[in-house]
Amino acid sequence: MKALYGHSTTAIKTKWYSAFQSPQGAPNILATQDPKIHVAIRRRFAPAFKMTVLLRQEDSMQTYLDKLWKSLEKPASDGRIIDMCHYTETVTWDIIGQLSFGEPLGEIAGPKGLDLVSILNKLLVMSTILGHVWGQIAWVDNPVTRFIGIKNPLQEAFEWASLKVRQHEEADRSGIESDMVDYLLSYKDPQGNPATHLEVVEGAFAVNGAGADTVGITMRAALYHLTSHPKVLQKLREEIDAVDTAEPLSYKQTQQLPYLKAVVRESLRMYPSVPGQLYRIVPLGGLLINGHFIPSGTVVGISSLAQNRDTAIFGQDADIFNPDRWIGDESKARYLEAALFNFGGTGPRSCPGRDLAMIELYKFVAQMVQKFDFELVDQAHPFSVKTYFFAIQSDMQMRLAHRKRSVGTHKQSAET
Ligand code: HEM
Repeated sequence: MKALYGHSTTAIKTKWYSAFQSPQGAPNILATQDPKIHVAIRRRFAPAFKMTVLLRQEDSMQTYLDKLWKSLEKPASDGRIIDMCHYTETVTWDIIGQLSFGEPLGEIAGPKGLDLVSILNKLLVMSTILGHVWGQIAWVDNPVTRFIGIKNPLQEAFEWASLKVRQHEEADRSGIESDMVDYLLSYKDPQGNPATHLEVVEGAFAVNGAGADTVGITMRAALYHLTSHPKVLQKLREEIDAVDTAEPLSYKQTQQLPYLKAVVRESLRMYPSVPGQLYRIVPLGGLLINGHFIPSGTVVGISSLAQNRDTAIFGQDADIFNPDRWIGDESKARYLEAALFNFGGTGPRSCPGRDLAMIELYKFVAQMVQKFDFELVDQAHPFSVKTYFFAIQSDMQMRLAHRKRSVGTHKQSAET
């Protein structure tokens, strides 16, 4: 992991990733191979991903979580079976839309009839497959396809994103909480040059592609593991109920709850959103890994599905959901955390959205447990999964009920 995905790695991505590059755009953060171009893009992103900036957006995040809880109230009252995929998708797209473009994107039909979510899902399928094919996106987006009217599914979404950036450029945004487009627009490189329009569009767009489904997948993974481990769910409820508040738990409050943190980490470990190998090219001089020499130029990669279940790291019970492995020994927990591969390591190409994802995940799991009892309709078939870069679940049938002991009554009942 350190050699390929650590701080000082010189291993670059393979051309497979170029399939994620939109033909009409500026270099894309996920796709670009060139380390110099990539460093410049990451610098542009950095201000928007600072923890202090993300925490300023917590209220906005909470607005969409509240909207989610509200929409779950009726199904929880009448016991109707619901598809949790729909609800978790909606909230994560709302949050990322708000944080990036300043408007929620969760209402699946998307902004003004543009079905951004399904466009991005199409892109994911297309790019994952075309990544392996010579010529890649050129097969579906070239002068001939354009002449006969076949549109690259990305184009429509790209035009929408461009319009949104234009609106930001032209509007008086004083007094409005900055979103990622604002941060990207106000950035100046070390020579004092601002980003171009296309660079801002590509940046805000990439964040949407990478920052919604990945989080939703982990939310569903946590719900699945909690429903299949009633003792874990009970222990988590007790920890959460002991916080004396009627309000939805804040991020700060969740950080005082070791068992919640263990449940979220263990859910990530068991069900990585990006389970495939992250392809890299072995740099000049080759690599000596565990006594094996790998020549320069070889394409290699680690899969988080394999790494996160390595018994040499996580122990003989690595295939089992066991949050207790994270509890009691801080140095062991730190070691395990450093070995988790969900976010692509710690190096230059690791996930810049990790902190944002963790804020969303801690708040979602804590508040869901605060508010509802929940069960899967069929524990043996929790959902279907299709993996195209992301392992996206569908059809997660669940039944909810309002918690009998409502939040904040803990202290009251003790006093009475
Ligand atoms: C549980 C949630 C998430 C997981 C598991 C995850 C996972 C990953 C992984 C594995 C990579 C490396 C991909 C590769 O090397 O092929 C990555 C990169 C990236 N992620 Fe995330 N991610 C998550 C959430 C987010 C969020 C919330 C955002 C944005 C708000 C985001 C933005 C990005 C971007 C822009 C990259 C490309 C980084 C680069 O190449 O420099 N991710 N993510």
